[in-house]
Amino acid sequence: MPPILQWLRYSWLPGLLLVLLCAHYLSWLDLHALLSAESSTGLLAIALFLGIFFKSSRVVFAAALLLLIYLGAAAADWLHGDLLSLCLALGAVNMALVSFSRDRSVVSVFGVLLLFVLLLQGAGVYLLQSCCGAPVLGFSLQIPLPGHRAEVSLAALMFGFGALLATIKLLTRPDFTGWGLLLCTLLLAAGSYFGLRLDIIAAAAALLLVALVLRNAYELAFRDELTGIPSRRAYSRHLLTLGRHFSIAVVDIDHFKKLNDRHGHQVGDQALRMVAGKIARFGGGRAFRYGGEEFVVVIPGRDRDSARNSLERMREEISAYPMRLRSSSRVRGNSDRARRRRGQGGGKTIKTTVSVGVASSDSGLKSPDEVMRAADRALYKAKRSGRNRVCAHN
Ligand SMILES: Nc1nc2c(ncn2[C@@H]2O[C@H](COP(=O)(O)OP(=O)(O)OP(=O)(O)O)[C@@H](O)[C@H]2O)c(=O)[nH]1
Repeated sequence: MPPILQWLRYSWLPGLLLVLLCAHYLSWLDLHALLSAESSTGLLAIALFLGIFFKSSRVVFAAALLLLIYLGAAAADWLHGDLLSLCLALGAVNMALVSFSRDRSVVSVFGVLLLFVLLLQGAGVYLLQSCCGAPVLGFSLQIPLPGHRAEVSLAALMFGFGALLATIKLLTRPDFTGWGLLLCTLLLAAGSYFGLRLDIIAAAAALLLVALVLRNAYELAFRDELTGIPSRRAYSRHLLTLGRHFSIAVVDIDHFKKLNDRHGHQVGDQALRMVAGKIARFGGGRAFRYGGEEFVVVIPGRDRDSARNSLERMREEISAYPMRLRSSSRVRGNSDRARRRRGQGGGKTIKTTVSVGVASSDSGLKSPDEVMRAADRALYKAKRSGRNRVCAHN
């Protein structure tokens, strides 16, 4: 997928929220009228529940953090002014820090630890407010700049730190939840500096968190974990969207069992990822992992011969690609089995080939199932005739 589309895939939801907030700021839309305190709390509670249900410790942490700030401000009315700014800034730093962690169940030592750290900070802020009050909250640094000295408050410093952390996270290991947490960080900053009402920040962040969980659940259901391309379930769904003219190709790695036996399962997995990557980049078609070492490509609106020519180029590209073996140090031991599992690595390269069977709806076949069965028969023809070739159903 081209980088710009990849970027859009990750950023449409944060973008939509940003547009809503801008529309509110320019008075084209009144978010205050749409939201009540109950709806913000309810949305945060839903995000929290979904996070627990789908085992996303990051979402649970973010929702619990916002609930703590929001309930603190709404119920007791003790969070306001400098203290509210500080809490929002602390929230932004926490949000950015937690985006570095992996998603785990909250019903685990890690999850309990996260929630404990959160409560500890809540208690810390409460104690700070009770015993030190304004001097600490109003703390600011004088930063010498050319020609003048700038005064930077504690909250601004923390926001800067949070934004820096979140940016590092996105540049080094970008992921969808990371994007969401970065936007939550920005929301907290916008809330603090532009004086947005807390229920708007809370509702927008909660909607974002709910969308993150649903999006992750969608990925779990429809994306193959090993190769990262859509799974067989996504293929069944995709068939429902097909028009009258389409081709289906079945792609199978040759002698995959031998490759596994000779180089180990990790190298087998590496080959699966390489082939999936090449097939996914195949122009004009959509690739799915059908199961094991078998992939399906659905090519809409193309006749059999044109599909076959493109598949031929894809097959050539795969067979010419030198795959560099990676050795894994995770599997220890010197037994034959350990060596096989570890893979032989060490900079060695191997090549692998695929056989392809393709059939098209033009050749009197109507349903996708019929076309798929014909493509499967063509694949067996390709295997019987010596592999590393594309055969079409007549
Ligand atoms: N590494 C790895 N191996 C897998 C995976 N899924 C299936 N396999 C292996 O794929 C192999 C498929 O072997 P076969 O169906 O005999 O096919 P083949 O060896 O490719 O032979 P031909 O298709 O006739 O060329 C089996 O050994 C499975 O264990 C996977 O996710 N990772």
